[in-house]
Amino acid sequence: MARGGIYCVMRSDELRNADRKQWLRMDLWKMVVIRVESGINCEVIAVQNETREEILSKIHGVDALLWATHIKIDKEILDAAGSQMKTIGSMSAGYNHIDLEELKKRGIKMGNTPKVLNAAVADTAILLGLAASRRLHEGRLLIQDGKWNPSEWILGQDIAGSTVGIIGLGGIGSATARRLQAFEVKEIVYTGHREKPEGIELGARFIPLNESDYLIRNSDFIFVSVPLTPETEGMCNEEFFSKMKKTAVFVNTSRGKVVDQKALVKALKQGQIFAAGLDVMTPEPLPTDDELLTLPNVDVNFCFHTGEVPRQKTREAMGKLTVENIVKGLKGEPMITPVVSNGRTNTRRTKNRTLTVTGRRKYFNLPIHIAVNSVYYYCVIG
Ligand SMILES: O=CC(=O)O
Repeated sequence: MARGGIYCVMRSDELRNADRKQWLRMDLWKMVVIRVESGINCEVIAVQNETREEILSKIHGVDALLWATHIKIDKEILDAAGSQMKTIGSMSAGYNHIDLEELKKRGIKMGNTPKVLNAAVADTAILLGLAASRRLHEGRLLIQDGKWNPSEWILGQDIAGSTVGIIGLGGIGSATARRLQAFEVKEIVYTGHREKPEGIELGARFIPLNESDYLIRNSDFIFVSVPLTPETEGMCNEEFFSKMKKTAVFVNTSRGKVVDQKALVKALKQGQIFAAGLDVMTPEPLPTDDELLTLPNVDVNFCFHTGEVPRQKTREAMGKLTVENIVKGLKGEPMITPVVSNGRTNTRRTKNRTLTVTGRRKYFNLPIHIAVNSVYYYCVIG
């Protein structure tokens, strides 16, 4: 049975006492409060830990879920929620952690948050690309070790005049390309299933997938911005890295599993490629003794798969869009950015996306986790 009424577990004194790490949570909280104030009969429950067990124990009877964690939404979660739960808002652009087939079977609508995070993730891609190309991390390590020796310091790779390859010219890929233009690159090439109008606007040259070797072999920088699908999983493997230029920089802001990480480590260790900048890794959180962290030529995003998170406005926009999707879903209206509508996958938006994604992904503790429960919201505060 669906629950009802207004019920807020998170109290205002918790908000006042929130430390710096909680500012993101507070934004979401404000958003939820706005919703409550604007007359939606809303129950809010804060869950203190982001664990599957805790979520499982608390979602029974909800009417909707606002999912701001990469914990997998699968049969078990859906069963725990119950058959009345027909609406999910995922606060993410990617949805490889959601079993879409299972949603379709159960007639559950699901929306995500594309576009609003493009700029923030593209900024992260550029940040990582530049940091890796200029050996930022390595330089810091040398200074720390007292090895200040500018004359022997081999500078990194130039981005000006370079050929940049983008794998996946979607929203994030295009935003990355737009930023790259300001760096006076020589050429941007991209690959994917089809030529994109955005590519033409950006003056980027399309390389069909079956000729993508050209992109791999000729790019000075490779930016990966594809969704994780069975097709892209492990796509950047030993063969891929062996084709790259020894001077090339590899940047991944998509999903860790798109890369065969062992192959990447090998390529970095053996100097098959120059450096890598990573926003995403496998697993997440990356174990502190992972070999990746021992390599001087790897720049790992200081915010751990949070390309979009450090931007407060972005996070807020993602939250708002998620809530709008949910509210619309609950009212029986079309979601603003649907992935699965009325139990069917929205084909317009998902044309180039693989619909069935399996495999549990364990992610870091996102600061905000909210499940929305029909006219009540269920907050999972990590
Ligand atoms: O990784 C983040 C997202 O998919 O939004």
